[in-house]
Amino acid sequence: MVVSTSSPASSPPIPTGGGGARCRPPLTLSMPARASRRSVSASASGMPVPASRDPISLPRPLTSADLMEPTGDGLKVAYQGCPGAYSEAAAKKAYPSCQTVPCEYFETAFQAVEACVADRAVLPLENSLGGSIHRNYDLLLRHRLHIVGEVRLAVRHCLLANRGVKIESLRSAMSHPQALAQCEQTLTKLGIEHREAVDDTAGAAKLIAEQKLQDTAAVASSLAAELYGLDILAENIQDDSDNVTRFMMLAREPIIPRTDKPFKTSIVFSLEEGPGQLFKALAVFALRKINLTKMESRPHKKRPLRVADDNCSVPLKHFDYLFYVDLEASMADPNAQNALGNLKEFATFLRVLGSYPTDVS
Ligand SMILES: O=C(O)C(=O)C[C@]1(C(=O)O)C=C[C@@H](O)C=C1
Repeated sequence: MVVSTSSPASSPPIPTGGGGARCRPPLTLSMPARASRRSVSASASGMPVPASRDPISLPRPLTSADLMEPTGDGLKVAYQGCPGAYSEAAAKKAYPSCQTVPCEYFETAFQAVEACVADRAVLPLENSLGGSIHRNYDLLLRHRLHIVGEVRLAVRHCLLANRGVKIESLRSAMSHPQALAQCEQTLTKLGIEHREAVDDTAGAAKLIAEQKLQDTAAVASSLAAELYGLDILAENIQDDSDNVTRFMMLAREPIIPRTDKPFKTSIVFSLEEGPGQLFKALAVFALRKINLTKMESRPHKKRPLRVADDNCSVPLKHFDYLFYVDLEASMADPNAQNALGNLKEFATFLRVLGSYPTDVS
């Protein structure tokens, strides 16, 4: 179901990312469970023909529970990494009874949802120590999925090595760059000098086990140690005990925003060059008492640079930036809609990436 997150009738709806990446529903002759109360028969064309529509067989009206983000029964959820990655743990926290789908790269997870190979993707956006995962901000714009939820995961890194390896014999630590950054001080204190960045933490554990490395340890989860048969030489090695990564849950269609629980709305916009433009943009929220919880600026890949000529007859050389902002507001709130309608009047580009429940856990 596509929901317009349009501002008041006075202006056209604000694009929500191209209406979502639709996919041809998989061909099937078995009707969805809810419709199975109607006995159907296949017509000559093979398409199901509804039986007589007696009251019992009519589909029951949708309830708000039907429109809630599902808990995950039978849901396929794509994540980047190998089994045992923190992204997998985040997917399980978001959709407890889902089937996780490991993907080689972040972009593969986006493509899996767009191609209907998976129903959702769960990808890291930022970490409390390492900051934003810029790759995923850029991918949000390049793809047309919608943020339908967020999940915050406490990340507890362990130092993993092959059976019998001692910390003293370690020369190198291998993991995802974010994980290495989160444990930099501890690794240095342990005398581990070298760092080897790989695509994910569990992938590092898997590689060390397969190659039976004796001088390299993985920074990964305790589950990865169990999955790949490694010893845990140290636990909670992150430099700050309060190490949280925020993941986003992505879907082909947006959810229906509500106001009966805390919601966030994530947007991305760009502005004309000039003094006060960003101040004006932030003012549309400040004047309506809408709190911003995050702001990230990224180079506008399509217009990365405007170059001035020697006599400076045009604006000086500078980069065009995209601004990603998280609002503490639901798109069901007219106040938030008015703010975005106001921003749309002078932003050169504006897209709502999603309006979704805040993870208050
Ligand atoms: O490599 C993993 O296990 C991941 O889930 C990736 C990732 C990340 O990209 O930040 C996720 C959580 C942690 O911050 C460390 C790594």
